[in-house]
Amino acid sequence: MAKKTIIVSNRLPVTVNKNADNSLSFHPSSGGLATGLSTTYKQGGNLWIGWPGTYDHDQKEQEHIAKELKKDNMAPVFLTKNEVKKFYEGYSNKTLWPLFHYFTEYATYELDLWDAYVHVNQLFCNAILDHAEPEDTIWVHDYQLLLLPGMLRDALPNATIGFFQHIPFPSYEIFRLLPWRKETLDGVLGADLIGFHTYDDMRHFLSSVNRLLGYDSSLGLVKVKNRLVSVDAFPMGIDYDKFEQAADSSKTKQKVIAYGDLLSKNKSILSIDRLDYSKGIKHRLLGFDKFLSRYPEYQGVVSLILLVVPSRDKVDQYQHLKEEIDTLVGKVNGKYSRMNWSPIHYFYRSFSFEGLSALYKASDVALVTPLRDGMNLVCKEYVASKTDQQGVLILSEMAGAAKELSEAILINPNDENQIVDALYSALTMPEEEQRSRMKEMQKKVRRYNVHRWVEIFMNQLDNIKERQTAMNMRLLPAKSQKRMLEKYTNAQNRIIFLDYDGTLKGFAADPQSVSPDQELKEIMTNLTSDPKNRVVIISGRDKETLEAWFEGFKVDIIAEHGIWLRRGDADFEMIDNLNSDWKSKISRMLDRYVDRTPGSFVEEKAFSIAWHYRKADADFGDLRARELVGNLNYLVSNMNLQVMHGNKVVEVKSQDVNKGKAALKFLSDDKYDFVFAAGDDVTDEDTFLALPKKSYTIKVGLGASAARYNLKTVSDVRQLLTDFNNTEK
Ligand SMILES: O=P(O)(O)OC[C@H]1O[C@H](O[C@H]2O[C@H](CO)[C@@H](O)[C@H](O)[C@H]2O)[C@H](O)[C@@H](O)[C@@H]1O
Ligand SMILES: O=c1ccn([C@@H]2O[C@H](COP(=O)(O)OP(=O)(O)O)[C@@H](O)[C@H]2O)c(=O)[nH]1
Ligand SMILES: [Mg+2]
Repeated sequence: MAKKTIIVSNRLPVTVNKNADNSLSFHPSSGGLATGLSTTYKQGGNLWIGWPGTYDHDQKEQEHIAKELKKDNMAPVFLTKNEVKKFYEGYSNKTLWPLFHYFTEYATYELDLWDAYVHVNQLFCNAILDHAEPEDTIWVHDYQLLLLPGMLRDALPNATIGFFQHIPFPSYEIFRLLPWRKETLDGVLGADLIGFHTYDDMRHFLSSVNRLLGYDSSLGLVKVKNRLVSVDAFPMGIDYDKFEQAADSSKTKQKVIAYGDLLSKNKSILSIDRLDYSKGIKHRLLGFDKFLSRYPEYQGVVSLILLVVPSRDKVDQYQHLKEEIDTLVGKVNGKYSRMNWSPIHYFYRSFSFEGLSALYKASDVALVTPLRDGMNLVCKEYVASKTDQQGVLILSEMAGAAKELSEAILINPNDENQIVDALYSALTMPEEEQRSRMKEMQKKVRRYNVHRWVEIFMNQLDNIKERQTAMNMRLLPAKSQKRMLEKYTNAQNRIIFLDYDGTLKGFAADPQSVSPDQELKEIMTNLTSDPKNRVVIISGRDKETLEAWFEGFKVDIIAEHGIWLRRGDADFEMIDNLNSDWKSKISRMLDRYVDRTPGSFVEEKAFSIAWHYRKADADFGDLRARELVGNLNYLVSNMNLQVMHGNKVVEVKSQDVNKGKAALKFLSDDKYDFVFAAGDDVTDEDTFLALPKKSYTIKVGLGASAARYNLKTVSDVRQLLTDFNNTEK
């Protein structure tokens, strides 16, 4: 079967309606996601999986709906009334929607809503598994399905999964309020590529990932349990040609004529949104009220066409908002109406496509004032419909679209005076200026249309898959491992260098808490009891800790990144004559950073000194570490010292010492026919580089290295050492 793309979103682009006589009818859905993607998905046998917008259908109805949808390459996920209540109205729209739009006071946190959310995400997962082939691409959309990528990853570990969030991703300070914040991030990170509308959403997401899960990122790439995940911004576009062509079509012209006086006699200001508190509809009405009172000459001349599309009307806040808007419209109309003129023409319903096109085409100003909006497609549709380039867009800075449409009159919707001033500027703007602004905006909206958006997202998804493959190619292949084990078996005199933290043992917040566990002790006992093995622990830790932890084991030790060497039971000796006079100067600077960075601490060793920040706030720690490295490099410039920035640690030590030099000392003690080294950090690269080419060197974790092979995790290393131990003696 050919490779297909499966689009998954909560709402299908078609909504089913159960009529009074129990018959079923099918209508296009409203909302940016459905309208934006509906024209592109049909190409090439793709499939769209989602909820058809109703509930509690019997078997016969379900079959009928599924059959009808199939004709248009869609497949339904059916929900019960209770699931719709708890998953859709509940967790999606009473918890996530308000929280992600910064309406924290509206957000509720209820365990049974969360449970329903997990359950319905699983229903979506099951539905996808019924349709997906291994080579398919699965593209999951939006906040209703944040857990789905993770569930899919568990079921299909090698699948190609994209995720796009259409609403804002809030700053960490807001996101951390969510009781299920970690599970949520883990869910999203199941995807290979994670897209947002804007750079701000992207950086907020990465910051939460770093602070809550401890994964760093570089250039939008995050290593999640050694799988590379890409996070990027993709501002969504519209089907430009569709709106442009419709604007000059005869159907639209007929509509304009049908709307008659509404559009032709007066100046008109257009307002279109779903009923939603995030859209700033109240602010808009108050602003318009003030405008009419400050500029009375516009009374009788300009009207606001207020189109509010019903949405989520079972959710309390939406019901209240509807009442508030009704009241406000009544107030303004009551205050200013004349026998032959109304200030506001209010429609609470959805319009046909031609109806919308006529409103876009014929209105003089579009007033788009969301308090928060992921993107806002209405403003782009307005721009595309202005084929005569006459018309002015007033746009809130809080809409994702404001990042692209800088030629609009940009306003802060919380500033009523700005709305008033913007309306006045728009209504008095010279035609030439209208044209030049509109032209610039059209250029952008035409170019970054929805097709281009899909194309760029899909290219980036291919891209990250290729990078993952390239990274995985560095992993020790089964064939090479087999050969290594044969070499091991046949060897008579082996030397095995093992780094400790990140290689034999995982990281923990308290570095002193990670002494060898039972499994590691057994591995070490077996490894060291083979008389053909010389096992060397080669670590940055101080010699006292290593000595205590490996007491009773027949191991050699290289401590403090190569300063101290211990052969068997002998005492530690220093690799060269080193001095430590420099330490007090460095230590003063590190102490200052401890004071300025809560959670960080200094570890002082005999000939090196380290500043650790694994317990500090992750972002802040990184920031301070970069600053510290800069200052230290300046300080040590003529001191024969080196500054190393490792994993959550900045360390200063003598330039003459490194793990590689120390390893070579041990290597020259004897003739070895099997040389092995494993390590995870920058300091282990010195070992890999120093050892002879034929050695088996292993970097733990993915990423570039001088080592011959990579292994993904500490447990992979332990498995390999166990395999060594299990070879025939
Ligand atoms: O499905 P509903 O609950 O009826 O809501 C309709 C859709 O609203 C949201 O749209 C968003 O997506 C737009 C396109 O990316 C964007 O311009 C806008 O800012 C967003 O609010 C929601 O994200 C969809 O999931 C809903 O289906
Ligand atoms: O009667 C209407 C009014 C609007 N829309 C469409 O609803 C979408 C609204 O998307 P937007 O991104 O502006 O906001 P959202 O509702 O997705 O938050 C736009 O494509 C409009 O064309 C619609 O289908 N019917
Ligand atoms: Mg290490």
